[in-house]
Amino acid sequence: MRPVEIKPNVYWVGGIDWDLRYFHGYLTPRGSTYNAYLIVDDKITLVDTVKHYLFDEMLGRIKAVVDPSRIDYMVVNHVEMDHSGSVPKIMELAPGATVITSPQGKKGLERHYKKDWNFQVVNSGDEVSLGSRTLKFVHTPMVHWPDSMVTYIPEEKLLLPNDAFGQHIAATGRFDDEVGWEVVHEEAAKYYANIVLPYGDQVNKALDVVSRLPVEMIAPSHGVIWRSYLDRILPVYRRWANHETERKALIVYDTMWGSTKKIAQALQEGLEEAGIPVTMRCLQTSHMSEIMPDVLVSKAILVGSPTLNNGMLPSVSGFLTYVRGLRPKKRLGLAFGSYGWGGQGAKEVKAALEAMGWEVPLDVVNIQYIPNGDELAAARETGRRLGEMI
Ligand SMILES: Cc1cc2nc3c(=O)[nH]c(=O)nc-3n(C[C@H](O)[C@H](O)[C@H](O)COP(=O)(O)O)c2cc1C
Repeated sequence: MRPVEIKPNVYWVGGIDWDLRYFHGYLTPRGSTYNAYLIVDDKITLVDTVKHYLFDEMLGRIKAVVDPSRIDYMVVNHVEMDHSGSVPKIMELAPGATVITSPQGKKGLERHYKKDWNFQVVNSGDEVSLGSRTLKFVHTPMVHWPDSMVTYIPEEKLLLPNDAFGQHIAATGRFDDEVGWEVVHEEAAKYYANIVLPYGDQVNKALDVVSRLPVEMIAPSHGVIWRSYLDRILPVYRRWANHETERKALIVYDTMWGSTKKIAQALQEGLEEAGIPVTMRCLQTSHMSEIMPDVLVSKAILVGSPTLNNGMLPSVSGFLTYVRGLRPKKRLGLAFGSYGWGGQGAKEVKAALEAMGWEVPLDVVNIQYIPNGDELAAARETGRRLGEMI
C-alpha cells in the first residue's frame, strides 16, 4: 500500500483493481486502477478518489503521507462513481475540506450523494493557489460526461485529465514505460474506442488546450501515467479524434448454421485479393467491446446476419446498437447474410449502416440458404470491389 511520488510532493494514492473483468459492459482482461493524486503543499489536495470498495487501500496510501483530516481540497474532475465513490468517506474524515468541481460536477455530486458539502464551483480557466503550486481547471464537457474537467499544475507541467488518456491496466508499475508501448497503446485504443469515440470534436478541443500547455506528464484516472510515450500518444489521439482510419477491413457476423460465415469468408478472400488486411470477428466468440478497437482503425466494416424471425439476429442488432452509440464516422459499410424465405436480416443490417451515416456503396449480399460456388464467387468479387474503394 505504498504511495508513489510522481512529482515532488505529488503522490499517486489510488487503488488497483486486479480482479476487474467487466466494467459497465466492457471486458477488462487486464483489470484496472482508479488513480487518485495527493498534492502536499500549504494546502493539501486530493484529486479524485477510487471505487468505494478500494477506499481502505487509498486511505492506507494517503495515511503514509499525511493525516487525511488535513485535506483542504477535494477536487472532483468527474462524478462517475469509479472516481467519486470514495468522496463521501474522505469528507467524513476531512469535514472541513472544500469540494472543488465544475458546475455540472456539483449538480452530479448532489444527485449521487445528497450531501451538503462545502463546494467551490470552478469555471474553465479558474485557478486555485495551494502555496507553491497552482491548480488550473479546464472544462472538457462530454469527455466523457457533461461534468468532466481536467486539472493542470503548471509548476509541475503535470496534467490530471481524469478519463482522457486512460487505459484499463492493473500493474505494479505506475508509468507507461514500465508496461511498454505495445500494451499501453492497445489498452488506450480499446478505452478510446469503447468510451471516448463519440466525442471526437470535444477531444480535438481538449487536445488544442493541451498543445498550448507545457506538459511533461499526463496522469489519467485509469491505468498507467504517461511520461515516456507522450510524443507517441498525442498524435494517435488526434487521429482517433478525427476518425482517421487505415486501409483495413473488419468483418463482423453471426450465424446459426454456418452459411453467413461462408459468405464472410468469400468477402474476406475478395478483400485480400484487393490487398486489404482483414480482421474476422464472430459475435459468438468475440465480445463487442473487444471488436471496437478494430472498428476504431478499419475503413471498411462489413456486417453479416442470417434472417431470424423476419429480422437480423439479436447479437448483430446488439452490436450495431453499441456501434451506433459510439458514432464512428467516415466508414464504408457492407451488409450480408443468408436467409430462407424473407431475407430481412441483411436488409436490416444495411439500413442500420446507412442510418449511421456510413457510405454503403454496394448492394447487400443476401443468399438463400447454403451458398453455391457461383454465389460465393460473386461474394468474393463484391469483396474485391469494396477493397478497391478503400
Ligand atoms: C429459428 C429460425 C427462424 C428463421 N426465420 C427466418 C425468417 O423469418 N425469414 C427467413 O428468410 N429465414 C428464416 N430462417 C432461415 C435462415 O435464415 C436460414 O436457414 C439461413 O440460411 C441461416 O443462415 P446461417 O447458416 O448463417 O445461420 C430461420 C431459421 C431459423 C433456424
